[in-house]
Amino acid sequence: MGRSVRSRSLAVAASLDGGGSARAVDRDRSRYRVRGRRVPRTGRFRGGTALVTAPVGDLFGTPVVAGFASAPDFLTVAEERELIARIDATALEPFKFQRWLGKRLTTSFGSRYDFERGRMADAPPLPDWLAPFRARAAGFAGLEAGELMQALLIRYDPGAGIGWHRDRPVYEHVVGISLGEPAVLRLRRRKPGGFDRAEAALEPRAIYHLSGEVRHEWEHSIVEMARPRWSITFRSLAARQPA
Ligand SMILES: O=C(O)CCC(=O)C(=O)O
Ligand SMILES: [Fe+2]
Repeated sequence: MGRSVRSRSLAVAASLDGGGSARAVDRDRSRYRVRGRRVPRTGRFRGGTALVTAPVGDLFGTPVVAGFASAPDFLTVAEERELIARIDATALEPFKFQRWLGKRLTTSFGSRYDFERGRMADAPPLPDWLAPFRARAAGFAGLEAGELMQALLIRYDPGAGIGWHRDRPVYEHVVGISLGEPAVLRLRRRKPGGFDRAEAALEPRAIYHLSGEVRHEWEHSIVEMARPRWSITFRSLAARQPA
């Protein structure tokens, strides 16, 4: 592996794992930080569709980054409980890349991404218990169930988060289900002299879909969790595979 390729992949791994940066855990779950200001979470945030964009004066209900969609109560409380038990009963492994050992625990079905080799690799088939949720998630995203060829299960224990990244370009649509502790999906897009920034609430039992602009032009991250959160991320295959 050439030096630049290697250092680029190391950067990718660092970014996906949070990069080891000492970011403070936001223990006050009732507030968001918007443009450095703390604003109370109001009823208008509930349901996970509200998005705050820093460049806009009006803090609430203002432009959503194109391509971001979400819906509350995609799961019932009983389904959430069942899925958490299923994920915990699955052999999860810390995100690993050379000297990085992540706190985020993951496993993949259908397809996994091999960060060492920088390409997709085989993974066990989707388990039966996950199939109905994939079908429903596909319905939400306007896709066929079979198009969501990858399922990634994650458990974020306290202290685990995910650093700034765009999902690997071998995949196209990203459809995520949140369980456990509420989180904030931070979004940023580089612009001359800085970043455009936005945030989306990831409420437990809600679903979100990243496609188009938010998927391809924006990076996302989740601050280290104070309490456990689980997620199920389905992805489709990109029509055009990177060279
Ligand atoms: O946990 C989530 O909802 C997001 C996970 C994520 O961004 C990823 O695995 O690429
Ligand atoms: Fe991601």
